Amino acid sequence: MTIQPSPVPVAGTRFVCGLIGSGIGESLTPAMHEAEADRRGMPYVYRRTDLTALGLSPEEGVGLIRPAGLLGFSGLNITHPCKRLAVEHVDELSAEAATIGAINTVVFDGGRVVGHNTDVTGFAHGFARDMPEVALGQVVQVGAGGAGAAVAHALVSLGAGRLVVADLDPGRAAALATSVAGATGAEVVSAGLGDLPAQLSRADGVVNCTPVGMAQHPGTPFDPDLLDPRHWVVDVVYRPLVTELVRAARARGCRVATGAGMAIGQAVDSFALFTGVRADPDAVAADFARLVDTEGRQDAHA
Ligand SMILES: NC(=O)C1=CN([C@@H]2O[C@H](COP(=O)(O)OP(=O)(O)OC[C@H]3O[C@@H](n4cnc5c(N)ncnc54)[C@H](O)[C@@H]3O)[C@@H](O)[C@H]2O)C=CC1
Ligand SMILES: O=C1C[C@@](O)(C(=O)O)C[C@@H](O)[C@@H]1O
Repeated sequence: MTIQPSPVPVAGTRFVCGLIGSGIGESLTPAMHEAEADRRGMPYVYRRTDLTALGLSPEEGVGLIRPAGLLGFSGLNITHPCKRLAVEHVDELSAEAATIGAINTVVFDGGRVVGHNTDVTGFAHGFARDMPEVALGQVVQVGAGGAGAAVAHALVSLGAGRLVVADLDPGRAAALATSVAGATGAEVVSAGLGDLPAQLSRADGVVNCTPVGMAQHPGTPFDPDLLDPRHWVVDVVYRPLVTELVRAARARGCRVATGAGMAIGQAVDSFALFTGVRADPDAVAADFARLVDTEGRQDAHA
């Protein structure tokens, strides 16, 4: 699961990139890309196309992908609710994107439109940085939506021995478990939310891939009293960075990582695909922390 950057850009190349999705007004991804480019003296603009603000449907959003290539864009990020629909608007898919059936990154490579999924690689890189050498015998993942699909593939690629997926919607959890197991040969099973106490008692770690913990979805996705200090906990929610689950897991002595790892990882990997230049993840992480601080929207003490 290594991102293969496109060729190193010709000196003087100017990059025009963007993000298409709904409700992306507060996204930190544009600022992360532009800060990395500024550090390297690369002329780079990264624009948001917020479908909600423009009154456009998801279908109209993905309809902008090919025209963006014709208009000279270097690449695009694609987000909720367009990641699956966008697959129909590219000529070619990377291996991860083909397996998962969703893309968050498009590169215009000559005349070809190529789709990638840096949520998968970004989560994997973030996890490797934030949780080195943790046990992966059994991992529980709560949430089987867009982020959950990427995280499940990433956890398998990281070596999860047995992955248990649970969701409010049992059909969604079962479909994701079947599709990841089928694509990878790994042991991936679904469980009901009522089985979480038993599954967590046998687990090394747990990942929250539900929106629970965001301001609009307060609370925790499961009872934090199910956590022991031996569990590691990752929350992919990053608005706010310090969710109720993160706080509760820390209070119980668990090793904890926030959604920053995935947010930084996907930006680093997409930047490499757009430009051929590998960003320094530590520098991007510092930018992310500064942006969170500066914009005062989130708890920066992650
Ligand atoms: N850190 C990062 O880079 C990224 C973070 N995210 C975050 O991940 C979260 C999830 O996003 P998506 O997967 O796109 O949403 P989604 O709506 O596609 O999926 C959410 C899933 O969680 C399930 N769910 C909701 N409440 C639940 C509960 N109490 N217990 C069990 N399952 C529950 C839903 O049934 C649904 O299947 C959001 O907060 C989003 O901001 C998403 C992408 C990247
Ligand atoms: O889903 C996400 C989050 C994101 O949309 C953001 O706003 O940071 C950027 C996307 O590349 C990523 O896939």
